[in-house]
Amino acid sequence: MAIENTRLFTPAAMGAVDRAAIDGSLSGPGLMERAGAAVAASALEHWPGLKRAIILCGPGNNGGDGHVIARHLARAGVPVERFGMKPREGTDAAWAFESFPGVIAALADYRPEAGDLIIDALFGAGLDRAVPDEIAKLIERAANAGTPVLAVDLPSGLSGYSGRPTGPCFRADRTVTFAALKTGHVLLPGRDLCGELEVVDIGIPSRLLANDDPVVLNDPSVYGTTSPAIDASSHKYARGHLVVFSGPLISSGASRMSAQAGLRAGAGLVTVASPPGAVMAQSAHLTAVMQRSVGDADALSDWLKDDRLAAFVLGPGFGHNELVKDYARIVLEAGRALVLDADGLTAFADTIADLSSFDAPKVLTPHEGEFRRLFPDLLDDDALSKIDRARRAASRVNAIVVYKGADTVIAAPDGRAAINCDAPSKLATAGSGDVLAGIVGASLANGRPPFEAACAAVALHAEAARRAPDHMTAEDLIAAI
Ligand SMILES: NC(=O)C1=CN([C@@H]2O[C@H](COP(=O)(O)OP(=O)(O)OC[C@H]3O[C@@H](n4cnc5c(N)ncnc54)[C@H](OP(=O)(O)O)[C@@H]3O)[C@@H](O)[C@H]2O)[C@H](O)CC1
Ligand SMILES: [K+]
Repeated sequence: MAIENTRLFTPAAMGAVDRAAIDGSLSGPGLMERAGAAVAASALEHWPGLKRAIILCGPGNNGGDGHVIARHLARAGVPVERFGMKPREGTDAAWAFESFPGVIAALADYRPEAGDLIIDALFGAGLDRAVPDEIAKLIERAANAGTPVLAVDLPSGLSGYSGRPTGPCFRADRTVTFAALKTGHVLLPGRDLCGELEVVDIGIPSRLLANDDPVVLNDPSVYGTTSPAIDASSHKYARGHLVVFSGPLISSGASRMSAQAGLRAGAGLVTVASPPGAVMAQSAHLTAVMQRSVGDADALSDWLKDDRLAAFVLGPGFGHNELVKDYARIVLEAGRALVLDADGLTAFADTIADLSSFDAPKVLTPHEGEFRRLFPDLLDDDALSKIDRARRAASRVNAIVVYKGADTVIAAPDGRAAINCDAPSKLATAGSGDVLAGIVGASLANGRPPFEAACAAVALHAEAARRAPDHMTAEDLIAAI
């Protein structure tokens, strides 16, 4: 997916852009004409052997695009049949239909045949509920027949806002959308339901393609580079000292993975802070990573007098330990950056908002289950997208929230959000989260601002996974950083 504009729009924000373009010099039919022509060109390019174009037309402007597509394909010599409904009078879609009048058959009459391509122009940005029964049945018939689907703007049935289906939904082979990506194209399962994504320029001036909602794809325009800046004058303390808290002997491996990942990701020094009972086990494993015995809150407070300790990772393998809350508070009171992950998050299940009073940089890295434990009300609110859930969580805790998954969302309390879309599925492996926590810690130790640090870390984690072998373990992932 090669996209120049990395800004993401909700369908409502895109509608406002369309209206601004139309209030300016562009006409609605003009936009629709370019949209339809682009989809027809995509159909011809990607399905050169198509025998029949089945154009499913809805009542609104998505259907209007469908009538333009029908005209272009018919002119190119492709047999075209339209199913669906006529547009409402006096709309741009009615103009599109008038420009190529003809028969529109009932949706129930469509029977898939070999060589068909379904062009789905039923609903796009205006979808606001489950599709009616006759469309659900058609979706099922097409899926059973294996008929390929080219979706106009969005597969019908998919919310362009949340990326979640409102009910039955087309699974498209390809989706052609206009001017910019919508959030529903990149959030799961939307990203899978769209198939290949194509964003086409329909002439909306780029100065209008701005909005007040700072949601973007996670790419270098957000974080610069994924590697720390190392020049001839940089020494290890300049790149920051990262500390990873170890749990008890039995679960000490997780902290080692965070620590080794942090060292590889560019922290100048990394120390594992171990409870006395785990020191021997850690010593047997650690080489470049250093170790210190830290058994209680007093020992930590004392160590923090060393102001070179820049960032701390608390949680991986830490266990259900009452020390979590004390350690988090002591680190934050000392003004040091803190990454809370795994058991570090679970310990705060009912009290996470208490952390909001600390100004020191904080990054929380919950996966779906941890997010549910911390923010059950946000997960239960079906009206919210994953982006808005992450943003509300970030503002509640006054922290950066890295809401993990194959569509990781990084959100800041000020409303900035980035979605990472290029993580390979092999990242779903044991220890992968510990590795990410360590990379975030390194990125903070380097002195980056916390939102940029988290975005860079998520990108580097995905980049390392792409380089790692197919059946990688977390150790392979660390080696690939
Ligand atoms: N720059 C651009 O992005 C352009 C986009 N274009 C295309 O326009 C559509 C959006 O068009 P719009 O008319 O706003 O919306 P839809 O066509 O998606 O939906 C139309 C109406 O359908 C009804 N509706 C919604 N959901 C359902 C449902 N589940 N079942 C039945 N009916 C439904 C609803 O009307 P109601 O009054 O019945 O509620 C919708 O309003 C965009 O996607 C692009 O394809 C333009 O071509 C130009 C530029
Ligand atoms: K559609």
